[in-house]
Amino acid sequence: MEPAVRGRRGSTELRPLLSGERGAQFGASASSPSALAVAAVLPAGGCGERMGVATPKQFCRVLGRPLISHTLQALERVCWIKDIVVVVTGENMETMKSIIQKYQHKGISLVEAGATRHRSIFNGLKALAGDQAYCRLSRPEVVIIHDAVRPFFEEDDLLKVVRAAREHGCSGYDLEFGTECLQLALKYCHANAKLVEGSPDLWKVTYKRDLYAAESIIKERISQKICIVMDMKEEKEHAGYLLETVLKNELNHVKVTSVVPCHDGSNIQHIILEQCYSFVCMNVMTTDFQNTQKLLGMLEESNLSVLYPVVVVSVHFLDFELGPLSQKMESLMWIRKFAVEVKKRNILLCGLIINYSQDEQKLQESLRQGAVIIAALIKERNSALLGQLLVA
Ligand SMILES: Nc1ccn([C@@H]2O[C@H](COP(=O)(O)OP(=O)(O)OP(=O)(O)O)[C@@H](O)[C@H]2O)c(=O)n1
Ligand SMILES: O=P(O)(O)OC[C@@H](O)[C@@H](O)[C@@H](O)CO
Repeated sequence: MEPAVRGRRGSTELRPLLSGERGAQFGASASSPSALAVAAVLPAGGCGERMGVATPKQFCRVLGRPLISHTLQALERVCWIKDIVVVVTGENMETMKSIIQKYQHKGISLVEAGATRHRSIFNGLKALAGDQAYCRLSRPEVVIIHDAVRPFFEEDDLLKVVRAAREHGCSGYDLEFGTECLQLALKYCHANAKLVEGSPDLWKVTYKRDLYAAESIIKERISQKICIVMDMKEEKEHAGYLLETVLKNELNHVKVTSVVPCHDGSNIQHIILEQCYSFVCMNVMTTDFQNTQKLLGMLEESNLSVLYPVVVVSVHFLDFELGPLSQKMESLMWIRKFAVEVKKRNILLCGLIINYSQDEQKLQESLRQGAVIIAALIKERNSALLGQLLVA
């Protein structure tokens, strides 16, 4: 086993393996396994033969980010896991270090993989055994082994496993339906075991189709909230509120909220902190991007788009009967330039023109079309559409 690398909690700095600081205090949250020292080992040293692509599946991109980073993100939410050991091949050690740095994962130790999954896990366990001269990870009481290619799980799944590890003995049923991992532990570790029913979300990425499924699940999860940033010049009952109503009808399972930015933008920052990844920016009877640019500035300052692409739709309400649209296109085309700039920060900017007609029927139809377009842009997060001006 190679000397591992560990990132301190609260810093992205990588340094030789040193003592753990992740989730230092147990028993702090009501749901934590009280007073138990828990660590996790993530085997990530496979080559993903069944996936049939050159990149090992744990490094394949899901919504622009390596799969293993999604798994780490899910694991990091569990504050009572003290140490996380990721097991990777020597060849992929640098790739893994750069993933940790880029996506700001904290408290991760890296250990070199073995030729089989079991050997990789064994290497991870040795790093946690507390008897290696160079290793100062403290010895945990319970170790969770979690495949790096299972990005979907809840804290509750892990809690059940940890509690079972502490409380239960072994049964015939467990042996019958256990995995080979379990059998190995029983054979060599003189430990008792319990099979815990997992949720269907615990599936493993094995084939290429699983990557598409994982991406769809994540897209759906991050599209559950939409924030409409109102045009401050706008009066009540105007376009923004009409669009909000239509969007709510169109996306009845999605939480649509609207906000008029306050002078210091703190209310928008609050929404950003709540991890809303979809914004609709209102611009009534104007082709300038002042409001949209303010929002983009705030998004760029935040770290929101590090983990997921953020969609911003700049909506321009224009009365098509007040002069031809072609005259307004020149200033609207600036969206292309802005979109290219913010793409570097993983923000997908698109434009949408809605016919702000005096004719109630035409207006309603345009609003409905607009809502359908917004819903599709948010759901798909397709970077091919960035900088496009769509007309409802
Ligand atoms: N020598 C190995 C082999 C596998 N694994 C890890 O064990 C997990 C589950 O194994 P599996 O799905 O079989 O992964 P691969 O071995 O990569 O896939 P394949 O069998 O298709 O080659 C994966 O996170 C994989 O990276 C590991 O750490 N070390
Ligand atoms: O090779 P398969 O894809 O069937 O299974 C891999 C499993 O060994 C692995 O995922 C463990 O979680 C099971 O204990």
